[in-house]
Amino acid sequence: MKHFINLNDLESVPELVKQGRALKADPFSFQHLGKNKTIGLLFFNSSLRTRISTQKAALNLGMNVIVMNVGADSWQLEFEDGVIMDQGKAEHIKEAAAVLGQYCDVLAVRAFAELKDRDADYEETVLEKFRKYAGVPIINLESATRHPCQSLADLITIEELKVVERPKVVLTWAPHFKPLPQAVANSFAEWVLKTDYEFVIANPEGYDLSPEYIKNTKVVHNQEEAFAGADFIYTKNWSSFEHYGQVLTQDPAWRITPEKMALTNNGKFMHCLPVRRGLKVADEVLDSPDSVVIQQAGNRVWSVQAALKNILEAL
Ligand SMILES: CCC[C@H](NC(C)=O)C(=O)O
Ligand SMILES: NC(=O)OP(=O)(O)O
Repeated sequence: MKHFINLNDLESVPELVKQGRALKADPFSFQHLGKNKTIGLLFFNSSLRTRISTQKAALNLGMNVIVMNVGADSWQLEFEDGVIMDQGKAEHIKEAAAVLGQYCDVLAVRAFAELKDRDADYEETVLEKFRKYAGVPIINLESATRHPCQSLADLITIEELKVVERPKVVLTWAPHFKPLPQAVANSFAEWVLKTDYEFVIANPEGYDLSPEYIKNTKVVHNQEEAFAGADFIYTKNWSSFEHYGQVLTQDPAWRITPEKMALTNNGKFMHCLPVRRGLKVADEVLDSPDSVVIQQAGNRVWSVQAALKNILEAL
């Protein structure tokens, strides 16, 4: 595997899930692979889980790790070509990516959607320019439209916990007061579609995700209908794709409550975190034995470690 940016970069989702679980069972089994190799972690946005789990995974593989907050620690970067750089951005991505590729054997990049221009976000300008100009493998730590390290961890968690061969998995929207990216939801949907799970998406009118990611997945605008008999409830807020970047509703009726979880088949509550308690989900749900969000977050190490192992093997 050369890069881990999107699903086109890998051959088999089930194989990567299997490798992630094997690394969880034997974390230092490939410690030789990363010896004298350096990974550079570049954050254009905040992070807790991704920042720490990626460092831990790289250390488990014997790598050296460098972390930089782009813009705060470095120069503001210009991504447009052919412009006269006479404003605030002092460095072009062409030079910045190529120079970082001189220092690091692998680069891992977080750059959220700006939620202003749908075409620009969905062209994945930032990650694709790093892929083009860095000259080294790139790992996606959440880009404008995807979060593959999260999605692989999500599938590892479902495989660990499922009690039936083909669980019913629900991706449900929950309210938030500011616009959030579609990336986590897009990514979860496209990874689940690589499994044989029963999959349903529940969101209010106007919040349907891009067909490019959800294909012909059943979308319902009634949360209770979706929850009936579900084995896993994956909760996430996202802003409207159709009315790009807009918050069309903050309806608290979409909050996850014990009464809704009671509609499920002893369903497990999942969320990528961070989650705003009380706003998106009741404390009783998050604090219940059916919440698996901590195990899910723990699996982020094994997720990115599996991706990084495959990248190191291909160097
Ligand atoms: C892992 C989630 C990152 C980000 N969350 C926030 C709060 O910006 C999002 O919604 O994409
Ligand atoms: N789930 C996730 O990616 O968390 P962070 O934004 O804290 O890295």
